[in-house]
Amino acid sequence: MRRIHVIAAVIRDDQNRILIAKRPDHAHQGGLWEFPGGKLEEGEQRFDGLVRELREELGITVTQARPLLDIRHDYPDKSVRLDVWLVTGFDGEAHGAEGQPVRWVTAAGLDEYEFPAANAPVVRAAQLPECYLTTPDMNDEQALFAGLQRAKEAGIRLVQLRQTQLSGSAYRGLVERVLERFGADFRWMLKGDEPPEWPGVGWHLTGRQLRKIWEERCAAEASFAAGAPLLQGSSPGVGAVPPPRRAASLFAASCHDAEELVMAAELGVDFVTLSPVLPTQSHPGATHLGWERARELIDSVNMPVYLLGGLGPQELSQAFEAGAQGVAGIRQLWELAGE
Ligand SMILES: Nc1nc2c([nH]c(=O)n2[C@H]2C[C@H](O)[C@@H](COP(=O)(O)OP(=O)(O)OP(=O)(O)O)O2)c(=O)[nH]1
Ligand SMILES: [Mg+2]
Repeated sequence: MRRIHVIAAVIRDDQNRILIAKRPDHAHQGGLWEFPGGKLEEGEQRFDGLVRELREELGITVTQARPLLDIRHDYPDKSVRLDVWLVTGFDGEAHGAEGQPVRWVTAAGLDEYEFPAANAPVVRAAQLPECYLTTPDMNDEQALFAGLQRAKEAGIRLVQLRQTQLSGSAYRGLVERVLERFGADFRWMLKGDEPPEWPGVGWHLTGRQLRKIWEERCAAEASFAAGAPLLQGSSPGVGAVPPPRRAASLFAASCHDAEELVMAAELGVDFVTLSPVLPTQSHPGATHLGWERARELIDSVNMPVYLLGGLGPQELSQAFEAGAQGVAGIRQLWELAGE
């Protein structure tokens, strides 16, 4: 089946609301909500297609946009490439120029609407920020709190609480105190062998955990196929994957190669980090992916990818060009918040 190249737009206004439109009942995936856009024409440049579609469908003129997510999806009757752009500047008043209902909704509000199946990662990408901070190990809790306060003021919105020097119970105690103070300021991602029990708090797997859970799941499926009774929760592997999904809690994994990206995608993560893109201070001699390989790997998956390893906010536009959601980091993002 020939793949249809579709340009779609996550359009954000100055109140951070996102525009969605309802597809006509008779259309492919009709009656569902969508991000406005349509088919790229023969020989047309991607940006030109974006401008044309939004003029036709919404009566607006795009003035500022960048690629957000590029994915491939096969419906039973149609294969599409959804080439999604983030539009942050436009002239005119957006309206349903083809008679379609349109609505401005908050990023979290997108969860309340029904989209075509291909859109799940697009909704995630629309909800996730450009930068993903991982906390550096810090023995001084007051300094950690002061750093988080600065990160908040610097506009960081997604944070992984990582403190490798702490034991399980000390880490849990810290989580309680951090959530009490900063629970509403960031979307939190936690480490651990189990999904976090705090509502709305996400789970970030290490590459090693990802492989282990993956292997357990394959083993469980193999014994199921061989006719072994599979009671729910009877296998630790099955019990651990996937985590009970609350609408607001994210599931993510650290990936380092094509194999781990496939595992993460199959386990249904919301996003991944991919590393190391560049040599890092902590592992200066280690092999790194480089920009070209990072771009190839991002292109091979249908989910938001944060690039990690020697990167900071100054590499954001390069990361977007490579197709990434943005950059993840410890040092560069923590230092962005100032010491
Ligand atoms: N615009 C858009 N299309 C989507 C989304 N999700 C998704 O699966 N699609 C699919 C549905 C369609 O098969 C295809 C988009 O085609 P379209 O019907 O919008 O194309 P178009 O605007 O050029 O319309 P037309 O001239 O063919 O009527 O992509 C989405 O969020 N936005
Ligand atoms: Mg359309």
